[in-house]
Amino acid sequence: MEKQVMCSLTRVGNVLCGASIFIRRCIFRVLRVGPIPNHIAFIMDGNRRWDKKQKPLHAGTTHDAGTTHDAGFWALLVMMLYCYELGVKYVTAYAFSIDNFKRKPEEVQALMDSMLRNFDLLKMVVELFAVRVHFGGNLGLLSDELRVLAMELMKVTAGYSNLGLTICVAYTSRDEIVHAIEECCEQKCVREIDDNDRVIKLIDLERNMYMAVTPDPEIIIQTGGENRLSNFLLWQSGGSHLCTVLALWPEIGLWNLVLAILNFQKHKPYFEMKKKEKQV
Ligand SMILES: CC(C)=CCC/C(C)=C/CC/C(C)=C/COP(=O)(O)OP(=O)(O)O
Repeated sequence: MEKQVMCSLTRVGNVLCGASIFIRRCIFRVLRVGPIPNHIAFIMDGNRRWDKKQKPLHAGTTHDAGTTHDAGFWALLVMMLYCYELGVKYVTAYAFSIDNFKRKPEEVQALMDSMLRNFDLLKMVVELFAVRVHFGGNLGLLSDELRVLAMELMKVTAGYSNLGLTICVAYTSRDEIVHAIEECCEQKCVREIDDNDRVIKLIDLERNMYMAVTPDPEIIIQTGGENRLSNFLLWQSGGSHLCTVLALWPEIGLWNLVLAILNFQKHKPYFEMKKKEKQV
């Protein structure tokens, strides 16, 4: 009897799962009638608030505070796969700001541990979907272990072209700009070039940004109800559509993405006009 109930439940589960995939594909097909953004960036705010919200649910159990960011990591994988399915070519996620190093040491450690713990899963998923991974930021600030893993993953996935995933770690925009200027100065001064070439041009700076591997994002989605760029992609976001989502990052779902894209599609003609004005 128990076996029969289990079998029926599994069948119902499979049907529901199949139905949700079908519905998602239909929604994406409708969305594709309009322009699909080439690059979506996420500011993943609200992980700690989400964890606090879970605490009463876990009262009396052995809920591990070190796992705060695991749910956030899984939400990132789900968003990346939705974007992949939709045909978005680049996804960027703000995983760790240089300012976050000022948090309590145990908090910083918990976040780093979460990244290390989830690295194998990340590697498996990006290899399965042929996703090229780039870590953008001052990687010298990371632990040796995390830096080596990050470099290896970039090397292993360098040839993939289905989607470009940039994970910003030890990143702030100001640091990125300073880094680009320093690199330009070094390249211009060290090399023996004639005086005309010594001038730093826009293209030189952009070539030396951590984000040089991606085009500028068309949409920046920030969760947790925040309305600030948090020192993220300040150079690249001049023409981006900003979208604030009330959901905390681990709660972000399909509808948040769909609404952000619909909003982008509604405003796209205005952005296009502004872009053309700049080019003239
Ligand atoms: C392997 C890999 C790429 C993992 C990524 C893990 C992940 C989701 C990192 C986000 C970290 C972070 C500082 C989020 C901001 O929320 P917050 O902590 O500031 O929370 P709050 O807004 O509630 O204060």
